[in-house]
Amino acid sequence: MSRSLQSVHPPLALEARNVRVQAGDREILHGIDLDIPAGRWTSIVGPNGAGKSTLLKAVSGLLRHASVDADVRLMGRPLHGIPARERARSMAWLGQNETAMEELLVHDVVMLGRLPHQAWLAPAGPADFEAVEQALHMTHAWQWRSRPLSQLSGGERQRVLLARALCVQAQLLLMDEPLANLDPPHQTDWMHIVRDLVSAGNTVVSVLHEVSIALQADDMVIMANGRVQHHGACADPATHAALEQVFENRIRVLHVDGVWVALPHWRSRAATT
Ligand SMILES: Nc1ncnc2c1ncn2[C@@H]1O[C@H](COP(=O)(O)OP(=O)(O)OP(=O)(O)O)[C@@H](O)[C@H]1O
Repeated sequence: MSRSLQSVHPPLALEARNVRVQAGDREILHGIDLDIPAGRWTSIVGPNGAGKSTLLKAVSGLLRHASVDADVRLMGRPLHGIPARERARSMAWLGQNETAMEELLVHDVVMLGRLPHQAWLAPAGPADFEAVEQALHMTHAWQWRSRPLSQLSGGERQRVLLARALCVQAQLLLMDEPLANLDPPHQTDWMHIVRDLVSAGNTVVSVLHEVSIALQADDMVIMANGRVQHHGACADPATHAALEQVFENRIRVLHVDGVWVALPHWRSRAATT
């Protein structure tokens, strides 16, 4: 492919065609096409129940308890043809409400992110310990390394799970509500981490409820009712219009202090009552 064509069509980290998800007799996703460009941060937003988490799980092959019909390619290769360990090294996942690791120590939880790098039953090596330490420092969680996960607060725990995803050192990171329970300084830290990852050539996809933070991404996917309503650059006025519309004009996208933010549009209702 020529250089000019490559710049028009950047390589895709993830391509999904006709993603349909059915749970019982209900179709949750109605044939979604999604192209995620490599080396960029894409945020996925939309109202509760729009299908954001389902889409992220469906394209990563992690969806259980539902039937998935999708043609997904990871870095140009059919997802189902990639061996499980290689897939786990290429694609890191940070999900919601993981409860299976409560009694593990923080260091051991983060070390789980290194499993795809280790030979079967082989002990962790120096590179694994180094990756764990680096990830725990990046999320400011190193001081809890000897505590069980169950003893941490919601935000502390989230930073440990982020460290686990980071220490996979995958090209593609998929994160479902990564800011859950994080206070504003650690939300900012998370954005810095994402920007550093993207600058290093990685791809980040994050489902976010914090619309102002989602607007700091490169691209935004806006979902409603099991469909993608809009996919565009975060700085594009068409994206802002679609965002306001999907949230029933109850938010306004404004340019404040050099960045785009979304604020609740509550005065209009107060004015009519
Ligand atoms: N296993 C399931 N069985 C039946 N319905 C399901 C199942 N999983 C999800 N749903 C439904 O599918 C819809 C999409 O759910 P999903 O969790 O993907 O939404 P979301 O956009 O991530 O929502 P939120 O913003 O509230 O986290 C919801 O209406 C949900 O109730």
